Amino acid sequence: MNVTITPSRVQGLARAPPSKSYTHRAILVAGYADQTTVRDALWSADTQATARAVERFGGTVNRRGETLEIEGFHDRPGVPADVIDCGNSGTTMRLVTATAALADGTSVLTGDESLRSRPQGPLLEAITDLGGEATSTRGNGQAPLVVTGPISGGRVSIPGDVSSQYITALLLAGAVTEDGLEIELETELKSAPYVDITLEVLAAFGVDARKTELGFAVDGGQTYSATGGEYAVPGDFSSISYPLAAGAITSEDGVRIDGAHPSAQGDTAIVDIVDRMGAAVDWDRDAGTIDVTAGELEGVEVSVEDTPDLLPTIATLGAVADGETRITNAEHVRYKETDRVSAMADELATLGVETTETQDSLTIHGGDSELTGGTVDGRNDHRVIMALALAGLVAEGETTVVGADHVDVSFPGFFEMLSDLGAAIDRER
Ligand SMILES: O=C(O)C1=C[C@@H](OP(=O)(O)O)[C@@H](O)[C@H](O)C1
Ligand SMILES: C=C(OP(=O)(O)O)C(=O)O
Repeated sequence: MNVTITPSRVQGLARAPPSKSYTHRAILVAGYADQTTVRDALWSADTQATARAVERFGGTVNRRGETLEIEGFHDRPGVPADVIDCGNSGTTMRLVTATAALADGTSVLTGDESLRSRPQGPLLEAITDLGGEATSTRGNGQAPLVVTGPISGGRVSIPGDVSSQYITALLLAGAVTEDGLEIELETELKSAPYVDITLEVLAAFGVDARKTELGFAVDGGQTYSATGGEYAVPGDFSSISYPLAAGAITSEDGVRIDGAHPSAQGDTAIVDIVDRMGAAVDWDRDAGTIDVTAGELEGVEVSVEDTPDLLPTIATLGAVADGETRITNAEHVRYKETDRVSAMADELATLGVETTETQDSLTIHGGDSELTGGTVDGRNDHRVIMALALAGLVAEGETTVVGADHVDVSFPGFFEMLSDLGAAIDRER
């Protein structure tokens, strides 16, 4: 699907979709538990991949709207009868690799072309160090992966600057090993708030895990069980960044986003970023609403060390803002569905925006007078697609985003939401 956007002013109410990160974790740990009702779950391409994996290990996931009824595989996952297809989802592949290491047999994991190019090596090495067998079929640290368990826990060291998902994966699985896990970080941790999300979900399922001087630890032999057998997923601040940015760049009459309750998500930082750039923003944390109206945006400097998924949104905001927007500590943003630093630099260039790229930063030389419509490639990457669609709201003429279907990875209703807010969008199948 290609989507063509023409300059529009947005206004009205948008609802935050449920959090992808919380939903992945809730589905997988419900697999370790007996019976769980997960409310307000995100049902997107990525979270469905995690649900399929739970079923491959012997659990069942039944959906009624936004409610999932999950029957677990009872602590030990069974050996899958078929390959686990993780689709486009890095979270699924990392979290499920560690689950596979608990099974008494061999699991095979694969994914789409993008996922098969992302780094898995450090997690494979960690599982091997713990006594399992974990290999990449091509010997390049990338999927397809072959994982044989069971591991019983122990001590392991792992880099923290490639993906925090390795740590999350080990913590979730470590709780049901015999001996538990002590994880030592070899380098400083990037994307750290995602491990905080993990600790929050573990606690909600009655599992204790902790930060240590050297990294993280979780005791073995624990049982996952949500209070009252129920767990509710909060709204997704990475997804909220899009209606928030749309309001900040175009809305005279204001956009209200609801479902924006505080949680451990680092991406809540987007509220402050938009505020610092000069939009009028008001976040009522008790009500879970954010109100935003456009202002004269000015460039800012932002580190995305903790918040890699915000880079595409900030890049578009920077393209519209006057002056320079410098996005720093961004190297790990190159290991996502695509290299998002280069993708945003190249695609914004097509819209007439000048950028400067280094290995770990992206500087956008902005000003909305610079933005002219054109045909841009969404790179089969949901966040690049959504960020480029925002640029289309202000670029002169028409902006066509090629391959826009991939929004279904995290935000299946994205274009309906923009259109409901008044954006002029034409979808060609
Ligand atoms: O654990 C998670 O839910 C995620 C962690 C982050 O990845 P990295 O830890 O690989 O940076 C983030 O980019 C991804 O979208 C979701
Ligand atoms: C990088 C992302 O997800 P994942 O790592 O799960 O593919 C994302 O949602 O932006």
